[in-house]
Amino acid sequence: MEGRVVAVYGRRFEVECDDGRRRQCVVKAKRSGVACGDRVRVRPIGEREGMIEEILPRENLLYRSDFHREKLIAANVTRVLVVVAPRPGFSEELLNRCLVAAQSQHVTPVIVLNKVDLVEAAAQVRQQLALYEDLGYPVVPVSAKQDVSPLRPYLEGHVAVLVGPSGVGKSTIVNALVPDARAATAEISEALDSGRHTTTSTRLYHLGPGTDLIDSPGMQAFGLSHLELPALAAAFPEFRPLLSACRFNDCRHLEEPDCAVRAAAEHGQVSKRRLAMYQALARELMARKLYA
Ligand SMILES: Nc1nc2c(ncn2[C@@H]2O[C@H](COP(=O)(O)OP(=O)(O)OP(=O)(O)O)[C@@H](O)[C@H]2O)c(=O)[nH]1
Ligand SMILES: [Zn+2]
Repeated sequence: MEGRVVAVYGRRFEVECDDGRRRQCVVKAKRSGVACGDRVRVRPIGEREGMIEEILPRENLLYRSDFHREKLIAANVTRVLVVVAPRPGFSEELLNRCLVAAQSQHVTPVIVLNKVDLVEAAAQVRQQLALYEDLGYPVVPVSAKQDVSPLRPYLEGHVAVLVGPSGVGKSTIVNALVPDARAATAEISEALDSGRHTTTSTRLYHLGPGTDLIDSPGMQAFGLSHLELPALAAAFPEFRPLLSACRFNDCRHLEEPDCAVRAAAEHGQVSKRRLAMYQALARELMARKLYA
């Protein structure tokens, strides 16, 4: 029997089977590699349980790699909602890492600016996001506490996954969109400006026919060491038309002479901030490969 993984908690999986039943499943292998959103083949054990025997081919797999461990976020998604907020503090670096992860899996990212009810702080973040709007990333301002309806057009017909640091309001967004989700929303101390890890499982919710939303645990880091340098550069869409113009076709866009990407940054066609983000990530990947 086949089915779709709709929840992952630790080493247990909830599978929505094609016979209409939800079964609690396990996988034999310790490192199973099963992600929320995966299509799987299941051997049913009665009506409520089962054993996952095989992961069916994926459209994509969103994951991060921290400290040499891969953390699967979700599979077979068509949209990544990168949630940012003025509290806990906005991290442009984490935003870029999320955008790169989505682009490297060929999924369109949308930036959700939550907590716009914190008017002044949100306006400051909005200014920092102008660069990303210019690059073509939609920026959707919402207040999950007041009204999430601006998000709906971006969800319709998609399998979307919410990613972002702890405390930006992912669970609150889910609760507003899915009346019976009861996802745990933690009252973090916003004054402390630090998110607390509250969501420990990944879960897929049906919002309507062909429209699903996946909530993933918040992250403090977003390791990308699984990427190769060319894939990293290609995940910066504004670099793409320039990549064939560098003198060396294996240019890393670091110190190489006649680098078209660096030249474009000098002339203001590419943002110096984005080039710096790319170069920091590139150096990190190179260092990891050296010590791996
Ligand atoms: N002011 C304001 N606070 C919000 C808004 N949305 C969420 N919060 C608050 O932000 C805190 C964190 O919200 P969560 O929904 O738990 O955040 P999360 O991103 O799911 O966090 P993790 O589960 O740790 O990943 C809670 O105290 C929420 O009440 C909003 O629109 N405005
Ligand atoms: Zn170059």
